Amino acid sequence: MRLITGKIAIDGSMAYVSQQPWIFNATFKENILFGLQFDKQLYEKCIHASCLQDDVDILPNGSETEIGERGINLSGGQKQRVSLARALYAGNNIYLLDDPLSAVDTHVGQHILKHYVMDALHGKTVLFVTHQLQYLRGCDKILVVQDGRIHESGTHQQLINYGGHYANLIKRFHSKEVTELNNTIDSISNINTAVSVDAYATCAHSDSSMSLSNTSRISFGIPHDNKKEESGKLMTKEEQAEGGVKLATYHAYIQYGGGYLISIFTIFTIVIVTGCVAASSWWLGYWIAHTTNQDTNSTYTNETLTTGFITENTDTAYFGYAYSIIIVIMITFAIVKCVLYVKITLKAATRLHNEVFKKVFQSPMTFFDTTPSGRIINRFSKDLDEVDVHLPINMTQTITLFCTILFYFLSISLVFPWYLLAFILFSIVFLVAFSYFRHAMRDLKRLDHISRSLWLSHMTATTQGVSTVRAYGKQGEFSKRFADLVDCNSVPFVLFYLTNRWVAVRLDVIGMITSFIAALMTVLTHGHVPPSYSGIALSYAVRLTGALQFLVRMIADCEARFSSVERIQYYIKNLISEGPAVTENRPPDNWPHAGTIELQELKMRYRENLPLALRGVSCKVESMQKIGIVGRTGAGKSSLGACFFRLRELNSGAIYIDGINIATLGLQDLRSRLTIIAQDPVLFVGTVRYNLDPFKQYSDDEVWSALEKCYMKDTVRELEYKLNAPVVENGENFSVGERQLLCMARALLRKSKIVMLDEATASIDTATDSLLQQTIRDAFQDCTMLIIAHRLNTVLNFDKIMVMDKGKVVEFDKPSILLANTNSKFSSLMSAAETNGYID
Ligand SMILES: Nc1ncnc2c1ncn2[C@@H]1O[C@H](COP(=O)(O)OP(=O)(O)OP(=O)(O)O)[C@@H](O)[C@H]1O
Repeated sequence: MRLITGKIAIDGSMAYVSQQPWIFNATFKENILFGLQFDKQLYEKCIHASCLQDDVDILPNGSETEIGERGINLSGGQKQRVSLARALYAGNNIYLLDDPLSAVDTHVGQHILKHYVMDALHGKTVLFVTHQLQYLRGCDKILVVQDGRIHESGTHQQLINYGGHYANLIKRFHSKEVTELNNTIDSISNINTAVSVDAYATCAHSDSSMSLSNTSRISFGIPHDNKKEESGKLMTKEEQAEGGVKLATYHAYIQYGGGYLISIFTIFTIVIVTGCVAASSWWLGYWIAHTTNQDTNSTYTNETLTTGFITENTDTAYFGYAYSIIIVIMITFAIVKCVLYVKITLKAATRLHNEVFKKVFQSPMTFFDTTPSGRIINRFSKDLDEVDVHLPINMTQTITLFCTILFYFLSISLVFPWYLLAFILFSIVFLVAFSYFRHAMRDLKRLDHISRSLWLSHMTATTQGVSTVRAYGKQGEFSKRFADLVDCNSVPFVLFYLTNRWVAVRLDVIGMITSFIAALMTVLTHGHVPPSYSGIALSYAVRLTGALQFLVRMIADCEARFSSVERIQYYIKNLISEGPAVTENRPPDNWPHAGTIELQELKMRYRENLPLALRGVSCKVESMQKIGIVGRTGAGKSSLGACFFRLRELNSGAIYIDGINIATLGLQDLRSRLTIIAQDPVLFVGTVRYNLDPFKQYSDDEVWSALEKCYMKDTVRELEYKLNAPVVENGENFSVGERQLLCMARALLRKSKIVMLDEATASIDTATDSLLQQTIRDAFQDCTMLIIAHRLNTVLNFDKIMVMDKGKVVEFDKPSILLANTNSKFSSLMSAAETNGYID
């Protein structure tokens, strides 16, 4: 950011942990080293301080595991901690940590605070931005920022004594916590006498229907049942076809263009047009020859020939009409050709685009995990550009040139029949040359496509993480890598054109020989062939020189460009789609009417050979219950959400919603009836309104009301274009918290019976969060809600708490019952929160 006024003085090097962690496609270790030399001791220290050891242990290849773009195969908390470890490894003096603990549970938060902030960063300057007030007490100085200004500053105690905004926040926060906790504890004492019976009953129930181990016992064993993903590689190798472009590719292109009939007819029109051009020249020659005959009545010797005027010819009208007819036919067919040609090539390109677009959009998440974005962008940019723009031009030139050359040869052969012999001979030479270099052209084009994906991926990743790259001063390294990748891509590109020139020179020589032969024949047949015919043959022969070499290059070029069709076709044919959008088993219109959920032994792994992320999750949720899902980061909470929407298909088990197994439904039916707010708030390029109501189903009043309930009304009202205010890519013109609020408003508008919030308020300040909790209770009163949360205070007064650990539900009960059991995992999470000062 550029300062408008003022100055910032920095004495020391900076390390930056952004609010939304930036992870790039490299190994886990490389993401932490960020270009620095590996130092085992330091690396281990960083892993420990960032509480990553457990996570490294379960990665398929430990630290060498490949992490996908945007950290796709890491949980939200893991990504944040990798970002923290990277900052620590950099060993700088000033640390800017932007809300780094919003996605981690209290245990991990406590660990990071103690080992990372207090120990590892001891003696360094740390700017710690947070909404979590519990972390502030240990800070040397607290700055309260409001409306872009520092409103208050001082130590925790000074600010409390001052009694300003900070003191209010702390007071409100704590009194709320205490009330919530007291309510919960009250309810514990109320049921005190019944606890053992109730808890026992719940456990017994759990044993039979939820397969929970024991509500108070936690099994931390690392799963042994799975092989590790081979060598931790994630990204698949980009496919590269070998040999000539298959006939099936041409066949598919013709089919996409409308079929053989129309394609053949279009080629026929091209033949007619080129034929007419040749015929018009011939007719002119014939006309001249006829005029000359009339005038001279002699042989075709130069000595006796006197040139007559065409206009003086007695048959002018006859020649003129015939000539006009040829021209009219030519123009008519040229128009038909243009219309048909544009139509079929456009149709082919459009259909190829639509098909590949549909296929990519219907691909399961696994495809996006293992395919770099650059590869997909490449398909939709360069490959489609080839098919849209270059291929049609190239093909029409090739076909036209082919016909022209054929007519040239015919014309020359009619004048000099011996030329036919030369034609056969040259055809052989051209064919040999063609077959020799077309392989190179085609394969170079394929290499060009593949190497382009690399720099496209690099560029996409760098733009996403540009703030991190700049903060660490890595611009030079990233620019160099970009230049290397572009160089790598330029090699096949340059070679492609050099090959073209190479062949052009050789074919030019052959072409010149043919011109020479035609010239020789003109001289040898002197006096036997009308000079006009000789002239035409000679001029054709000269033009043939350039045309022939151009044709051969064009054919090879055309084939090379067809490799783009081949690549698009590969996606169309080989990408596996998710389940169908709609199946025969359609749910009733009002489904889910009650919102009951039953999970039966859910097991899910992200990919073959990876450990199970869910290892037998079972539970029952009644209608309109509010369930808080908590657990260590990486426990499988978001994975559970992904299964609800069938973003990941289950390996075994079933999810029933209002008695319907969701695996039997179409994805459209399923996803349109549920609502999720994902961990990373997603906004699309467009307007605020478009992001809230993309299908224009709600009135402005309804949209404003949703915004009001989410405390975004004032923010949007202050924007110049209000609801029509632009939203840029990723919603970057809104803060992360505002993005979360907008997503919440979107969820409110949808009025689904089942709503899932995945740490949907993690980046929102405590004051707004507590107001939002009220909104959640009021606005979603009739809904069944599953709320993943790390701030335990937000789930304390829910109907039930589900504690997850290592892909299992280890506890599932009322908060009061879980808290009553001092050995429960939830109690331990609560006491960690209390120790952090979370709950006084
Ligand atoms: N796309 C993926 N491919 C492979 N493994 C994945 C993928 N997404 C998540 N995982 C792994 O699955 C496990 C569970 O991840 P999940 O995102 O469900 O955790 P979580 O409980 O939501 O954590 P957090 O609180 O940090 O968001 C983690 O070990 C994570 O590394």
